[in-house]
Amino acid sequence: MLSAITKRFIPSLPVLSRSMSVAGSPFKLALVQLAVTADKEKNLKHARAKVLEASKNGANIVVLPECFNSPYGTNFFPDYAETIPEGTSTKALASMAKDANVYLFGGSIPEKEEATGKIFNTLTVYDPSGSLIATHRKVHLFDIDIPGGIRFQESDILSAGSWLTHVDTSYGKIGAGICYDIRFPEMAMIAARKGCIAMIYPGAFNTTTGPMHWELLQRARAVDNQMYVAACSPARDESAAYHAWGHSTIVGPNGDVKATCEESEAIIYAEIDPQDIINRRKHIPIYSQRRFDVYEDVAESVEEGNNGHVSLKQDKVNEL
Ligand SMILES: O=C(O)CCC(=O)C(=O)O
Repeated sequence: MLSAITKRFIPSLPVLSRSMSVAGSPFKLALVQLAVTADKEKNLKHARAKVLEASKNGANIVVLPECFNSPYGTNFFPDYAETIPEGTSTKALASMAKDANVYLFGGSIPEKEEATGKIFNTLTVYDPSGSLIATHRKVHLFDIDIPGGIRFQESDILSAGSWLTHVDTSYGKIGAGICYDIRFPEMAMIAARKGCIAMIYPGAFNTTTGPMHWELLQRARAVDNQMYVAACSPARDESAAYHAWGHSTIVGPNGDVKATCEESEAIIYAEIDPQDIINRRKHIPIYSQRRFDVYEDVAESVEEGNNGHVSLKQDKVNEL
């Protein structure tokens, strides 16, 4: 064992990074690329039918898209916003998970926080008994302006979340983000280094940034971290103001596309096997070749707390 001082004075010797634990068991993942309308009740009923269908086809974990209960657009969020867990969407999702006997990553909904009146873009996650086991509020708001392409300012209406989310399931730990969150590699890297086997992103890219980056970002997050990555979009509705890209996709730990689709409504499936992560990390051992004597381990700045929430350590908060 090298002492810290020895390591410091022999910089060419790599510092073996902290152990890589991958705990999990195989499962079938389903992404529901749902056709979303302006009718919330209809969306909830339709989501229920699709979640039950995925379960009938053997899925153990089912994912719904970003903003699955409302059209995507800042003008819609205040009208569709609900409190969690009292709102009708949360209740509907809990009973879907229970009746389908699956873990459900219930896409996202506009969430109204009672105490402040703030609105968030929020994912809720349920276990097969229908219990709410985690919530993730979109951390990075989608504010972009591409001349001739798309301008979108979520921050006009939404507030940003302030924690990362790692969900404990009986198949292993899974990190969660929402759409634009995928552009921030730290989230996936922290999840991988904290033992998550996959990142799941309900998302709704568009016809400008979708063809440029949707698959690329998923494959990048997967190959960087040698983990599974899945992104679940709504189906495209040409009559809506926002044209979702669709192309829900599941990527393996080698950056390989395991399942994908076009823009219409679909359910895609893939077998997730944590052993594949172990194999990739053994064959190309970047995971354990990190040089934490040259740069910092970003995962060391955060700690996992209750309800899947992951937050900056208190001493780091004090430094801000
Ligand atoms: O990052 C992008 O290009 C799209 C992001 C997005 O649509 C969203 O965050 O809802």
